Amino acid sequence: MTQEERFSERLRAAAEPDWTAAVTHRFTRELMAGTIAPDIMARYLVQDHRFLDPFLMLLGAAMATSDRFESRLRLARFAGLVAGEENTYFERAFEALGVSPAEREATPDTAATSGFQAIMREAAERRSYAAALSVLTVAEWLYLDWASRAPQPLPGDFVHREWITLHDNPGFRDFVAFLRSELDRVGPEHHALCEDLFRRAVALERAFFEAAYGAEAS
Ligand SMILES: Cc1ncc(C[n+]2csc(CCO)c2C)c(N)n1
Repeated sequence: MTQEERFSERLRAAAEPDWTAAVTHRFTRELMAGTIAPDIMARYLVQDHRFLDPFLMLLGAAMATSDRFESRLRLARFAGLVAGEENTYFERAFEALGVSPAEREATPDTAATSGFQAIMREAAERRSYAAALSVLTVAEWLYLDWASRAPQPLPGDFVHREWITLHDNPGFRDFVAFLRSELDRVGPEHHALCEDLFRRAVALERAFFEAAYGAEAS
């Protein structure tokens, strides 16, 4: 099978033009250049922190519905990583950006955040490994795609640099390769379901970046 024939790649291609618009979005370009305005970065991270709880729910659903013990172990190890390392990044970044807990609480969800939470819940509630994988793969692979485009040297500010290296490191790369190979393996039998979830998740990723700049994409 060529790269182009892979099920995951066919889903990615079907999600254009949103995929390319997301991975080349102004947010990712300014982040990688280290020029992003602090209030934009803060707005993005306040919303993104709300991603974590439903994301763990979705990871748990994938763990529960996987047909293989080896896959379950791999998903479980990743869940441990997410619950640890990334959480301290958010705490340190909020502190550095001067975002108080009160300010975070007073900020409502954007439409993109609510949409993302809803699709993660939807995919989790289907009790289908293929469904859970479709949304998980978008959330991880799309982030690896933009982060792996970062030119060297990376920005000096840890708020920017660590948000890039969290999404482009050997462990994360391996995990994305694993998710894609799982989706290639179990997805084709549920093609329509996977394509629907995958495309909607990519559109939401694009809207999520837009929302950081105040434009609420529908
Ligand atoms: C809107 C949005 N989409 C995807 C990610 C990427 N992501 C979400 S949870 C997780 C696991 C640990 O990093 C990763 C990579 C994000 N942060 N925000």
